[in-house]
Amino acid sequence: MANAFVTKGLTRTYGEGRSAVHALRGVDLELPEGEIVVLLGPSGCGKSTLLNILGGLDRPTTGSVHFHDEELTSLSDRALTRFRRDHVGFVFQFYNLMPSLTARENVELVTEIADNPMDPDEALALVGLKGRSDHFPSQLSGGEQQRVAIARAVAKQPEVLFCDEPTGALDSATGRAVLEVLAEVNARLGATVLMVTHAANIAGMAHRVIRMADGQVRDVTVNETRLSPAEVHW
Ligand SMILES: Nc1ncnc2c1ncn2[C@@H]1O[C@H](COP(=O)(O)OP(=O)(O)OP(=O)(O)O)[C@@H](O)[C@H]1O
Repeated sequence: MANAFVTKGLTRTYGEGRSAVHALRGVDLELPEGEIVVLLGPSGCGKSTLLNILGGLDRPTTGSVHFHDEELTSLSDRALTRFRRDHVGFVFQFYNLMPSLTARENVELVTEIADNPMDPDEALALVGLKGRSDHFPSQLSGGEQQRVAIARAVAKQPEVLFCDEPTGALDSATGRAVLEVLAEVNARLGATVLMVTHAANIAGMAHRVIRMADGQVRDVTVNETRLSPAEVHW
């Protein structure tokens, strides 16, 4: 498999001098395309910082990131925005839906500006919300709102889906349903899924597990056999 991302010597420092925080201290990674990758590690070890840099939401202090043949770190702000718009989707812990828009309208926010979008109703059907398109976020459960957020992220058919604690606000049964949707998006659309989580058991469904500590990658393992989301407990 070709690599989706290759990073070399990534560092990210917030602030300066004695109050500087070294969030990443030299991260070298190769992430093959088409995998589910789970990123684990203690609070503050740099997981979200790494995710944000790979997704083009932030830039490293030093080091390089390649997405296929393109060096993200050398792009202008405008080109980086285009990279985000064309290639990546984001799902966060708190769904960030627009409360005044229906589920379909929330998805349309993305499909109206994407190059090769899915039909919004098809995206909502993919996450099991056919028939709920005209409902507002306040009429949906937490798990359903997260599924709308996933539909919104996948409707532009991104090559990479970044998920930061996607099940963090959900009980385990609802969280499992969300993981099933992510596994489905990976299997059916071939999207690389990169997921940050505190729930170590979720690693069982990944192709690859990255463990970070103190701003560095400590360990990368490849699962010989993977659990189905239904088998994941936390
Ligand atoms: N904007 C910022 N300004 C200053 N420090 C920051 C900023 N963002 C993150 N940090 C610091 O960088 C370090 C890494 O943060 P990051 O959010 O990447 O960790 P994390 O592993 O995702 O943590 P958590 O699991 O708690 O979300 C932490 O010490 C954090 O306080």
